[in-house]
Amino acid sequence: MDTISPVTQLHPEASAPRLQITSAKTLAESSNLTSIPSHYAFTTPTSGDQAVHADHDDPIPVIDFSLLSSSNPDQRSKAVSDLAKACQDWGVFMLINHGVPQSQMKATVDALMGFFDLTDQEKNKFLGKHVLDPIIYGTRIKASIDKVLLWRDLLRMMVHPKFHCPPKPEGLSEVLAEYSVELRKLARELLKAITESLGLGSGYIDEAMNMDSSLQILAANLYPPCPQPELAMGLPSHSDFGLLTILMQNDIGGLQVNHGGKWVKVDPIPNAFVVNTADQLEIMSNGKYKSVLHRAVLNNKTTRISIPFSIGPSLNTVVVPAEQLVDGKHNQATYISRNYRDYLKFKQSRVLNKGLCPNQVKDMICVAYCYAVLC
Ligand SMILES: O=C(O)CCC(=O)C(=O)O
Ligand SMILES: [Fe+2]
Repeated sequence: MDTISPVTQLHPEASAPRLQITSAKTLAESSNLTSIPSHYAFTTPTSGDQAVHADHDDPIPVIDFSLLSSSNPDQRSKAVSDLAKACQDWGVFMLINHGVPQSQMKATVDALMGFFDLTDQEKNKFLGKHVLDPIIYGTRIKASIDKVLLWRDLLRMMVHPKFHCPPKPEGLSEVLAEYSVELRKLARELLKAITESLGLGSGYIDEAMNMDSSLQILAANLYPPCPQPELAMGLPSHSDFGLLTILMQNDIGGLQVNHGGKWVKVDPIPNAFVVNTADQLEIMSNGKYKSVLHRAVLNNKTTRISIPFSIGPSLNTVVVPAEQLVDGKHNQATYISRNYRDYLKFKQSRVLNKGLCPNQVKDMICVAYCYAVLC
């Protein structure tokens, strides 16, 4: 059954029939919905690709942020080496004792929920198409290229170097501005520890990535209950484009990461962030820290919200492998450099499920990583 409503025109450039499609939230709230509209169905059901819980002897790493600034040198150096191991073995970790107040986390979730509660007409003022649009609302940025729609609503804002935010609902902008400042501090401290864990000086990242004007993106993914969660997708397998992503979520699971070729469930830990390594860190570390593949699956009972904060270099930065990690013998530079702006545009142009292109040099990580979401 196709649910058609006179709200949004998607697929404007594609040859597929033009559909007028409303938000996933409105769709989920429409009465008598027992199956998903056909254009939400993925050809490969996610059920064929079951995820597992992490093994007891190889759990998802937990990093205690407070230990990274410990005055005890042994404690600190152990925390940095745990961080190195987490980035190298998993590309994802849970971050606890991070110092962001619980009340601020809750206020941010509530304010963003408030945005999704606005009318479709109000939200559709921010329908965006281009990856560099400062505010984007929709199901995905590449809706005009991809034929399958995602069962999620997305709000994405550039919050640094310039802060952008929809004016409604009232209070949203203040809450998000404060949250962005707090997360910027946290992300920069983490990045310093990460560069140190690579054997680079803690100031390396600030200089090499021009972090004073770093591009920061704050997004919110709303995944309403889906009547056929095994057929639709929240967010398919992808890697993130920046250096690091720090994700907050409500207590509903759905995130999965690819580890050792398996999909592993990332069960939420109350008040913890999920941090994952992203493409620019893979390039900078010359492949030592891989940009982890991850995806978000759906459920048929409860709305899930996830709020990723992405920190990257400044748009004009040409990201290259750090010289110290390239020796010309065993560790040759395996990434071709491009500035971050061009990287983002290139990544946006990739089409869903294009698949691996083994003959291509690692020109851009996303060529190998089959599918780019750009949040
Ligand atoms: O919803 C999630 O847990 C994942 C979100 C995500 O990967 C993204 O927005 O890039
Ligand atoms: Fe992601």
